[in-house]
Amino acid sequence: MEILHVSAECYPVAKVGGLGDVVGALPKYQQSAGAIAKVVMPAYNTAFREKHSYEIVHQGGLWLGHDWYHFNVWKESTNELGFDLYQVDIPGLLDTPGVYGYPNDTERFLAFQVAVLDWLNEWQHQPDVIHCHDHHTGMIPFLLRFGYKYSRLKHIATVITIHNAQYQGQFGWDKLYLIPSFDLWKSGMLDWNGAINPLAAAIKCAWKVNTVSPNYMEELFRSANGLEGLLNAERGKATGILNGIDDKVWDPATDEMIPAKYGLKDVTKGKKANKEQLCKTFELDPSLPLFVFIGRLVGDKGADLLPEIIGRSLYEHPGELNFLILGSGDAHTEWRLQQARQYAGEHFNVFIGYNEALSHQMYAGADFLLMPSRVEPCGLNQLYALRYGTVPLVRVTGGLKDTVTDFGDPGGFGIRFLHASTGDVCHAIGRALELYRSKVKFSNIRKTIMQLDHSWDKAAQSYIDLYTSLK
Ligand SMILES: Nc1ncnc2c1ncn2[C@@H]1O[C@H](COP(=O)(O)OP(=O)(O)O[C@H]2O[C@H](CO)[C@@H](O)[C@H](O)[C@H]2O)[C@@H](O)[C@H]1O
Repeated sequence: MEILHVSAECYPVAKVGGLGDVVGALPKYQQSAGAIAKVVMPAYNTAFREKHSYEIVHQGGLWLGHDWYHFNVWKESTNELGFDLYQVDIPGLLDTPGVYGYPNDTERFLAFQVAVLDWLNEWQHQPDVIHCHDHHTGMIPFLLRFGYKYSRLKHIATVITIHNAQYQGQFGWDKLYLIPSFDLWKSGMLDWNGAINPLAAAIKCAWKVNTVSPNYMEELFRSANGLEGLLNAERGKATGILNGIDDKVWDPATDEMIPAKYGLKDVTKGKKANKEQLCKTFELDPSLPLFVFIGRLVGDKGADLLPEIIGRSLYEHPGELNFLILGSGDAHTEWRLQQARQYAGEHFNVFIGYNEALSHQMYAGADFLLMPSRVEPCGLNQLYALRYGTVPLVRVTGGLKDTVTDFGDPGGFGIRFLHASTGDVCHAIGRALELYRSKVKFSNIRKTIMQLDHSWDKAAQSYIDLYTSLK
């Protein structure tokens, strides 16, 4: 069986968040499970592109409304990722330093999808399944079914994975002319609430729809940023498959990005050494428990609560704990966190920006990871934290509910709270401090969580079973 993943991100080529991690890992594990998995993504102007060599496997051109674009499809030559990587190069559209956030994102990702389909249309070879990820690739299931040009690809099964239903990629009907011609009687398949909605179109047209945890799928039937009615209508083809982690990249025993490698036997010593280094860099006291947050500073992640959580916790437990935050996003939250340095300087530091190596060092050096998410389809941070022996404090939502139990319950290992509110998070922090003081219990929990198996093996097989059900 051959699967072609189509995605806007793929680690280590280009990563903004969890989507990149998933698309960088899942194909590798699918290959190990006996399938052939490939990835096609845009050719952004990233460091990866500079450092790798490519061969051109296809050249073409496409109309985007009235504009003509030349494009190339490159194949990475070394196969270093463990699967075939194809990148679509569209000069003037996709050769940006970043992945998202450009005023013409609609045009950029439409052109990407059209280029992928044009290339497949001319390729002798065809995959059995096209696996689309998020709304940036949501037009593909629609165009395969109703685009006039692509009738020869109609038989290829399509799957859409929803990594986050908050983002749907809607644009106005005034941009209809950008879409390659299709059976106009089927326009309704593109529409949701009066706009062209790529995620809704994918949910309607893909052969199967899945999201990244079973609990998030259940939540989406009740609340999906306006798509709940549609998801209920398509319930029969919808399922939840819990993400895994790449346990080769995320392994404290071999991680080249952390100062002190460690395993189960020397976890206490290893984490202490990593914490000391981290605290030295960020001028924090290494003798205190360290709480960290890593992620996009947006409302969905509860990042707006962080300044208040820090202020209140330091007031309630003076001199007892430290916080370190890594992230970027909402400008107001970034500013408030930087301001918080003035009153909490000794016990708090923040790194505004994206830093892959620092994130590894934080998972390794921290005692606790905070995830006060309002929405969390799966969440990978808590899985990385578990692997590095860092106890996660999570709101019981989405995939966090599926992956973290509470140490107060029999066999439990994390800390759960109900609401994305300062009060609930601070109460959870109080419980974490108590746990930290019970040295034996804390050490046992660390060992338990490091041994939990969240590798992709199981999920890779679940996806293969899903594809097989389509035949
Ligand atoms: N400033 C920074 N510097 C360095 N690294 C940073 C960083 N900010 C974030 N990261 C990293 O980005 C990843 C974030 O992954 P998540 O799955 O938690 O969230 P995201 O919301 O992006 O993904 C969406 O898709 C994934 C994948 O399906 C779902 O798990 C998730 O719930 C859903 O919201 C982690 O690897 C994290 O370490």
